[in-house]
Amino acid sequence: MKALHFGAGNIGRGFIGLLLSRAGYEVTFSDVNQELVHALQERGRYTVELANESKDEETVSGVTAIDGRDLQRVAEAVAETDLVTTAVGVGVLKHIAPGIAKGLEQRRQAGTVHKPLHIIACENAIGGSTQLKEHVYALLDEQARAFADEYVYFPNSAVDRIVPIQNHADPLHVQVEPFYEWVVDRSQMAPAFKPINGVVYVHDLEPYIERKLFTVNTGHCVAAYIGYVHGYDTIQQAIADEKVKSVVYGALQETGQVLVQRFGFNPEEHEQYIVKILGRFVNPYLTDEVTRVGRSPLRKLSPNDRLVRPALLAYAEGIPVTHLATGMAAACKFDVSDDPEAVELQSLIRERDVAAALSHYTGIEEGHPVLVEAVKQYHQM
Ligand SMILES: NC(=O)C1=CN([C@@H]2O[C@H](COP(=O)(O)OP(=O)(O)OC[C@H]3O[C@@H](n4cnc5c(N)ncnc54)[C@H](O)[C@@H]3O)[C@@H](O)[C@H]2O)C=CC1
Ligand SMILES: O=P(O)(O)OC[C@H]1O[C@](O)(CO)[C@@H](O)[C@@H]1O
Repeated sequence: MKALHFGAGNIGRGFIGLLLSRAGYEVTFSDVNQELVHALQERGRYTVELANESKDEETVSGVTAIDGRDLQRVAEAVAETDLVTTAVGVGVLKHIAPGIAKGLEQRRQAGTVHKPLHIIACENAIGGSTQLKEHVYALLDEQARAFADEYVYFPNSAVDRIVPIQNHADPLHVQVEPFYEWVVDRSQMAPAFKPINGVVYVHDLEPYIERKLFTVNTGHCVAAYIGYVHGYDTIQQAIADEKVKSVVYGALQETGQVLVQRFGFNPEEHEQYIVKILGRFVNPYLTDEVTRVGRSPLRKLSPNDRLVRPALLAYAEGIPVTHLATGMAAACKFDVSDDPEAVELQSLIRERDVAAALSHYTGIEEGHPVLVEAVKQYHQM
């Protein structure tokens, strides 16, 4: 069985590639980073280290890579593979769509390879695979769409593993937290699909993706933004400060009430889930920079993402949103010059003002109480 994975970065090597290889797939990575591509081609293997006391290490072998800029080569790989996965960033999905679309057309023309193909986006987003499907379908003609409707599946998934920026002499070596969770929507897959070991299959992904995104990712980004405001470099340092921790915990109480109401989770079990997540954030064997965890603030402030969606859901239910609003306010203080989204945000705040900028990116009207609270918090920071 062959798997083509887009994105040989931290999650690609440290999580998805590792699990697919363990499950017996021959993994080919597609990436635009030539250093990674050449190293994978030359060595065909890399090491994954767990962030625990014994630094357990596992070698992933039998892997290779292709140049993601080479459209023809990418299309051939799509035509030949049994499974496609991605971990490139949700904003990059549109850039990998042309190679996938061309590969699907080759599969159609080959006529014989009418076996189902699953394409799973492993990104931090609601409906990541559906978003990729839309980008791909926009490039297909009617015949190719009919073919894809019959033979190609885009199940959505939720992925959870903290993999920080890597600083090793070996560009392929990757250090990861021990915990991982990969949940895939079984109802969007071919009935005959052979399960991948280590993947959890569910028939309704919504509670899983929302619980993950609105707990792990909400908590993490609030820690990053508040930590940044307080001048901390890492998440570990930030959460050691009770002032930061209490905002993070408060935000997770707000999202927790939403999640318990929406999905009927047991409140005590959800509280345990929150405590477990907070424990993962402060793993002493990891160094996770606030600039990584807060990266791409415009994506994180977008209407369907980890701050705005739970805040609006909470507000609609009469649940207080002070801490989530504080997180949004702190996101507006995230002034990181090598993060293009932070640069854009700061420039709009300067050009107009924080209320106008927040309203623009969150989609919340300026007079809305959630936005008013966020602006108030911003001015108090
Ligand atoms: N790092 C983490 O802890 C987690 C990340 N995620 C999600 O996983 C995704 C990837 O994140 P990371 O691995 O941290 O980022 P990363 O930056 O380490 O990896 C992304 C890789 O995609 C490659 N790439 C960019 N454009 C490409 C293209 N057109 N074709 C092929 N490859 C391309 C980059 O060169 C890079 O190697 C994101 O959606 C992120 O939200 C999800 C859970 C945890
Ligand atoms: O910031 P992004 O790209 O959404 O992804 C990183 C996030 O995902 C996580 O790995 C959680 O699974 C956190 O480390 C971090 O908050």
